[in-house]
Amino acid sequence: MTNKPERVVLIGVAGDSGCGKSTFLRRLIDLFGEELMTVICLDDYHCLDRKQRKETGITALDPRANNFDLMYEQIKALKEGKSIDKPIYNHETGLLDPPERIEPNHILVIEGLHPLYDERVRSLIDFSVYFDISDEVKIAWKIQRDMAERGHRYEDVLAQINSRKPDFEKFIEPQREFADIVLQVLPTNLIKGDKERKVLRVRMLQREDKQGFEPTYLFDEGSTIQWTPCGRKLTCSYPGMQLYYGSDVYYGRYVSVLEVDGQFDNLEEVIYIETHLSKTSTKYEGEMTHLLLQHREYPGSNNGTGLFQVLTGLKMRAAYEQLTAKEAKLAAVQV
Ligand SMILES: Nc1ncnc2c1ncn2[C@@H]1O[C@H](COP(=O)(O)OP(=O)(O)OP(=O)(O)O)[C@@H](O)[C@H]1O
Ligand SMILES: O=C(CO)[C@H](O)[C@H](O)COP(=O)(O)O
Repeated sequence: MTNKPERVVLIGVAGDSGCGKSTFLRRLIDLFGEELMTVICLDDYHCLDRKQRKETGITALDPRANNFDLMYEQIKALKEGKSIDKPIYNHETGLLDPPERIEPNHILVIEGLHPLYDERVRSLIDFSVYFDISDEVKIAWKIQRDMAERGHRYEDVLAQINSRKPDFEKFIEPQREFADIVLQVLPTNLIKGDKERKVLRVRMLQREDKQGFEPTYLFDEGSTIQWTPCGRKLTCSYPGMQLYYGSDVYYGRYVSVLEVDGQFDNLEEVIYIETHLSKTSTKYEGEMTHLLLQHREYPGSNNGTGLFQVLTGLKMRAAYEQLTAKEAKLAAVQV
């Protein structure tokens, strides 16, 4: 850590395993830099180790396998600028390792299965995102990764996803209600009966009632817009690309919805989309495109997942700058 933060800004990144959280965190590091940001994986608060979970039949998704009292106390302490001794859950052994010292930092990110589950922890969070990946896409991503990189069999990956499903629906998915941004990843509407899951329909739901948060819009704020971009300005091979912008009600609250269905052939041309978006929280025209281009190798960079991850990162940067500026103003008044 560089210097002691006046105001620790707490970011929550929620979602199931294999939903793109690590990819998003890499994008956040691009924006904030490693020095200013500390990431805590909430798996470290598992209070039942792998053997105990197996014996009791309690999954890691179940709150009973996690120590929320300790999570709250430690996150609160970090937010107050105090250091903590955080437990470590070791994914290789399935056991808890000796704790490690964590110092407060300017930006603290808590990521994992339950950042928005416990009301006390939730109340500390300044900005949050939930990764809502539809079953069809989740299966395709997990099968691709676990078969290619981890040598698992198709049937085993499927069985693992299905065995987690009841607890996922009970304990993880309901957290969507509390997120400031929800990123939904769905099968495309552009190819009938698509089973490949390469072309995706991605929706970014942005809360309209959060103080200081200005949702990004397309063309005209408050309107409902279907946009098929010009094929000469944005090269998209079959099945093309469709954008949508509109308002919706989500868990009883108004949200602004942005949607991209399809994929980009040429990332440089994303600037064409960017110039039609407003309130992106960029610092210069083209910053979104630039950020995407910087890491075109990240999964999803050529579709709405990458685009909206970048946009979510920009919204988090704006929240950080707003909150720290407010703090600095308060400190100046008190002097
Ligand atoms: N936008 C995307 N497009 C295509 N595939 C993706 C995308 N995001 C993630 N994936 C696939 O899912 C895998 C998991 O992604 P990532 O490691 O970012 O998720 P995670 O939520 O951090 O997972 P875990 O908690 O298991 O580490 C990637 O290796 C990749 O195969
Ligand atoms: O959902 C998960 C979050 O990463 C893991 O399955 C959970 O943390 C348990 O880990 P492991 O399977 O390594 O014991």
